[in-house]
Amino acid sequence: MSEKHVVTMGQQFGRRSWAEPWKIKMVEPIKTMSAEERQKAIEGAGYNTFLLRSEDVYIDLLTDSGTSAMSDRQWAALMLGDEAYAGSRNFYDLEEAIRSYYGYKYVVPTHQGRGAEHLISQVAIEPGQLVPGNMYFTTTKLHQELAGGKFVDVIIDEAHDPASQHPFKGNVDLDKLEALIQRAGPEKIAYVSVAGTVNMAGGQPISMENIKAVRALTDKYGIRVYLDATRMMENAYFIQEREPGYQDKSVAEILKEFCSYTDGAWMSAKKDNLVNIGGWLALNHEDHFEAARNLVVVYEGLHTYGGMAGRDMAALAIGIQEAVQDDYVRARVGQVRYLGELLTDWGIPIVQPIGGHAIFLDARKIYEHIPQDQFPAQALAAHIYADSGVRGMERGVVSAGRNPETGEHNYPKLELVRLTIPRRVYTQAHMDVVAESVKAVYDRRKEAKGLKMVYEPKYLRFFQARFEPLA
Ligand SMILES: Cc1ncc(COP(=O)(O)O)c(C=O)c1O
Ligand SMILES: N[C@@H](Cc1ccc(O)cc1)C(=O)O
Repeated sequence: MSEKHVVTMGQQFGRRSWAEPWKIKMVEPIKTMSAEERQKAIEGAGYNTFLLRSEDVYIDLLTDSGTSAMSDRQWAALMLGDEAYAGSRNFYDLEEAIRSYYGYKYVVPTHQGRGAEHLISQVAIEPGQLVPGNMYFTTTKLHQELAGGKFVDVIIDEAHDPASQHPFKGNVDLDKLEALIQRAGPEKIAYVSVAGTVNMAGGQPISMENIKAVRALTDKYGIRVYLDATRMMENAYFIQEREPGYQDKSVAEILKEFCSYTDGAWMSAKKDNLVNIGGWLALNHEDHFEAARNLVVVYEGLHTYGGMAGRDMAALAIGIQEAVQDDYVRARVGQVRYLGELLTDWGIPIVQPIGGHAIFLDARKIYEHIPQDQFPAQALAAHIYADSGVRGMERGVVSAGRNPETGEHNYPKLELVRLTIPRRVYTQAHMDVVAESVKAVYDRRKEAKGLKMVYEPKYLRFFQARFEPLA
């Protein structure tokens, strides 16, 4: 195994482990609660982990979004915020960091990823157009729909199969994409929406070969490709690890090459860029840039802050540089893999291969006796919280929402619970505690019951829906 590869638990002899390339300078105490207190808390939250108070959570694996630990350099940079309304120095540093690491020409700052999704959808989608993509993401798809577009899934079939070991389950199926372009006509396609890694598929990467082919195909029809770069550094690490020809390239080189095959990107900087808040849109074409730079002043703030304070942009510019370091990404993906390998060794079904930001428990398999309209993943997330105070999130039928035309639930093939690892926050011992709790719940799986939904909001229902246990 090359040095670049993560050394796994299995190698007992002559093993050379990696460790996190940082040490801990400040800590935040967390508390444990009794089983009765946890049961009360999850009932009070309507069996929805989004509705728990964070002080009632022991190990918080709800999301890797905005939950990273910043470095001492980032904290120091907060003191150097230039809080000018217009032309903040920190914006120009941020613009420079995005240009040099991602390679795009123009930058529009936003308060977080959704702000950027809103702008790109409004400027690049005409009502009635289609937006093909490698699996939906909740907020991305909603913004595409609110702009009058229709998302069409063109990811490879393997992505919908939790057991498939395909190394690049985020790949676009080129046949599906070309058939759609020919059926609808190129002018009906707003752009191709590509995400690296693919969150809803389990944090699965897309290969360099695939993005090159997407570029070649879309060039043939004059269609643009926009990237959801939220976890693109983790995607670059998987390319380095798995794709022939990239073993000796740095994550930074791979990131830049990948982005060069796209026309622009939107970013939730709260993930890969190691900050607690922030986002951006970066574009290569002047027409969409000008339109987005104009729209940002309506929804986010002036085009040199877009909803972020100067200090936020300062921390973000440094986060970009820190997150693209090979040893950082290896430790990040390695910690996720450590947890996933423990669960796999214990026979617990999870999405394979283990992705970049999270472990996805296969609730459909674990609770095979609970039908999908009784929300098995929602129930599993609640049961894990009740067992140990570990908070994960449903990624199944509740997240998939309803079909806007028929009003029926969308029934996704993947019915999952996501245990998402915040960056630079938890230790290996925390991962052991998580794995043991999942195992305890798994061992009691046959007794588990489903849920019924008793409150359902209109948009992104998974955030606020409430449930009650079925008798
Ligand atoms: C893949 C992906 N894209 C976009 C977003 C939207 O970003 P934000 O939460 O910063 O609005 C998220 C998270 O919400 C995400 O995981
Ligand atoms: N993007 C964040 C926050 C979020 C969670 C779920 C969503 O469906 C939307 C946003 C995440 O993946 O954790």
